[in-house]
Amino acid sequence: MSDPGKQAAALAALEAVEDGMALGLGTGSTAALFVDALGARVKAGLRVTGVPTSAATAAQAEALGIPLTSLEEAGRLDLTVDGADEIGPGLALIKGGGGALLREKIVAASSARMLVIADSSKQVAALGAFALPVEIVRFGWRSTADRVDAALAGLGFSAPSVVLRMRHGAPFLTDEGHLILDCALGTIPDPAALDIALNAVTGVVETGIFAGIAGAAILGAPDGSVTRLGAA
Ligand SMILES: O=C(CO)[C@H](O)[C@H](O)COP(=O)(O)O
Repeated sequence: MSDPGKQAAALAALEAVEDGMALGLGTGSTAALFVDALGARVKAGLRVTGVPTSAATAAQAEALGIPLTSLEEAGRLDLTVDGADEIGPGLALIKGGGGALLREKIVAASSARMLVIADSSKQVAALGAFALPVEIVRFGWRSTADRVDAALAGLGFSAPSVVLRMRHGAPFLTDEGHLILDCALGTIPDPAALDIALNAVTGVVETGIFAGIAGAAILGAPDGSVTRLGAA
């Protein structure tokens, strides 16, 4: 059975969807619950188009009959609904636990609004307990990892742990064919500054910090109640 908090948040997010909208469709277990619910609404006559943030979401949405398009075709999206690994003060996020952070950030940045859906355990007083995913190019990845490590040390993170993400005994590859470094940092005092600093490291493609992107969040509790943050 699915997590009641995730389910409640996903269902509540449907209220933000209007007929005719172009939607960014997130990735992960909570976003998948939203896509399921959206599919049922589309079956009942709702007209929307979706831009998926991963191959997995594209396959799910296609199977449900949700019309899909590209970001190029859609232009500016009305709303993106996506999950998060952590939700901190000011709706700063860590994303990328599922490895889709690059497409997720591009889609969210192309949307008039990003609505985050999550179970209430994802809300934190400060980001950083979840290891920060950083997407890097494959070429020379070890040297990039060393530069990321040095940049983190230079920013005052004591003994950061920078680990190449693996899956089934091989490096995890994103939908864009990149690698991911999971950076265990403890606490991130200034997420926006860290995002800028890491994006300046040669070989880094994008970080999982979403600062100033999400406009609202819906958090679902285990009892099925929801709390709204921001302009939800
Ligand atoms: O960023 C993500 C994928 O890249 C997901 O939104 C994040 O990992 C949360 O996933 P879940 O809803 O399964 O907890």
